[in-house]
Amino acid sequence: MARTLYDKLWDEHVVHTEEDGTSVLYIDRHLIHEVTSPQAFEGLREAGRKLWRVSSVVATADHNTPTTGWERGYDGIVDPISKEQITTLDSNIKEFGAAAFFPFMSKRQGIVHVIGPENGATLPGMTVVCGDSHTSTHGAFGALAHGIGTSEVEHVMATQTLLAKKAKNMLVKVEGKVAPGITGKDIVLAIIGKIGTAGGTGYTIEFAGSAIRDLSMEGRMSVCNMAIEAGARAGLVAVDQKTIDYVKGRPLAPQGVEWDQAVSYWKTLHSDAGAHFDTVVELDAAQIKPQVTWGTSPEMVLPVDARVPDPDKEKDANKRGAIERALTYMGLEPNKALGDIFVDKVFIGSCTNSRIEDMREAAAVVKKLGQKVAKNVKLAMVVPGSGLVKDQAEREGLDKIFEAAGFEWREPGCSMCLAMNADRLEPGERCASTSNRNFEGRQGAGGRTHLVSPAMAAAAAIHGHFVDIRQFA
Ligand SMILES: CC(C)[C@H](C(=O)O)[C@@H](O)C(=O)O
Ligand code: SF4
Repeated sequence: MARTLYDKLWDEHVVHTEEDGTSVLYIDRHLIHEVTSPQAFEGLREAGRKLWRVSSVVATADHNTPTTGWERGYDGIVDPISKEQITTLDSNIKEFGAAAFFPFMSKRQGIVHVIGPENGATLPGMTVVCGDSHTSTHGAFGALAHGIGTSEVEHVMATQTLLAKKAKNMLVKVEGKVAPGITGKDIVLAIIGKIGTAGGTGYTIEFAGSAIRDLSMEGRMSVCNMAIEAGARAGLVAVDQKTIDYVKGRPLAPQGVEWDQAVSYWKTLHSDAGAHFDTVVELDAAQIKPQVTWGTSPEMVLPVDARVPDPDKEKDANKRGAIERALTYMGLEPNKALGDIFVDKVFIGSCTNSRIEDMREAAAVVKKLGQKVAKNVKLAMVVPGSGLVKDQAEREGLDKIFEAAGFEWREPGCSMCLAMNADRLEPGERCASTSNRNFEGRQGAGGRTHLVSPAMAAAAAIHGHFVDIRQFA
């Protein structure tokens, strides 16, 4: 029978299924960061257990790590809770072991969803879990990857398995060519704008169509990263030559005969012709414009040439209320042109958009515009997703382009994506951000977040307000 990519990955990893559909799924890769692992390690310790398979674990510190002050080492971590989480991860890995550990300040440290693929820890066909909702990112490699909670983290540590129920299959097909300047971020925001943040609930979404195939691996990661914002725990893209080329030669990727065997298996990781999807959604790539969120949920998104919605024009009382609340929080008047929204800060980073291609796209805009960061922008910061991305960007001179224009070039980590470290918005501040969540207070209490692509964020930094990137692309 014709199977979807998700069906194949599921079948390959299911160990046992109960009558009610509850299944035991074998887990190949367990990514670990400092926020959701301490209690899980504690649980293991209390029960006198070890990691079931040490070689499945890859760990790094990312959420709490500072993006400045590295010359002071661990003393540069000002917040005591942040420091404790980071040092606790260090001692837990020392005690329990890992296939690879990239601690604070090491060259390969970075956001867990950047370093996984970068080191070949994420491979096609794997089941990948992490105590982090944006684990969906790794689905870009044709891996079944999703976030889990802390108690599940402990379960995977102890048993190498996860209890799960199979989700339904959704196909999101984006056909055609996008306009110059339109990125994976715009595609996924347009998808979420169309299906809503609950649209994918209960599904695994496979992203397909020529516009997805045309994306680089970085672009596909940005799309799968936000599958969770569309309500789906996992997003997928079929394996193709780009996937294989990206993985080749990475430290944890197979080599020699094993590589050849792996590649021939990986080439089967696509949905069969005629496979059944429970839901199919189609988008025309050519219609996708640069996207800007105006509200407090990723589905509150519009093309940059649109206006902020007017609640009075909304007939549904619930939706009207939601628009009114969002506009109040965001400090926006109905019908305001998105291009007239001025920002106080700009954040280029996060597991959605901190890879080398994102750095290049943002720097290209800054270079093209040839001007400095606008006066009304108090802080424009670029936070590479990992030490390796930072190095690569510096080799290409991207840091110099940013710094010459007045951007700050920081050390890697999650940073102002969720403000667990010192990087945050002050109450009322407005930010153009390349991250994935614009919830109330996400980037600091009272902070106002507009989600955009790296190119759009860079252009907003220079102009001081949102502009249509297509005019510079
Ligand atoms: C801290 C972590 C549990 C959280 C997540 O699961 O996503 C964070 O990464 C986020 O983006 O909100
Ligand atoms: S960059 Fe943001 S979304 Fe990604 S893992 Fe870190 S906090 Fe979560």
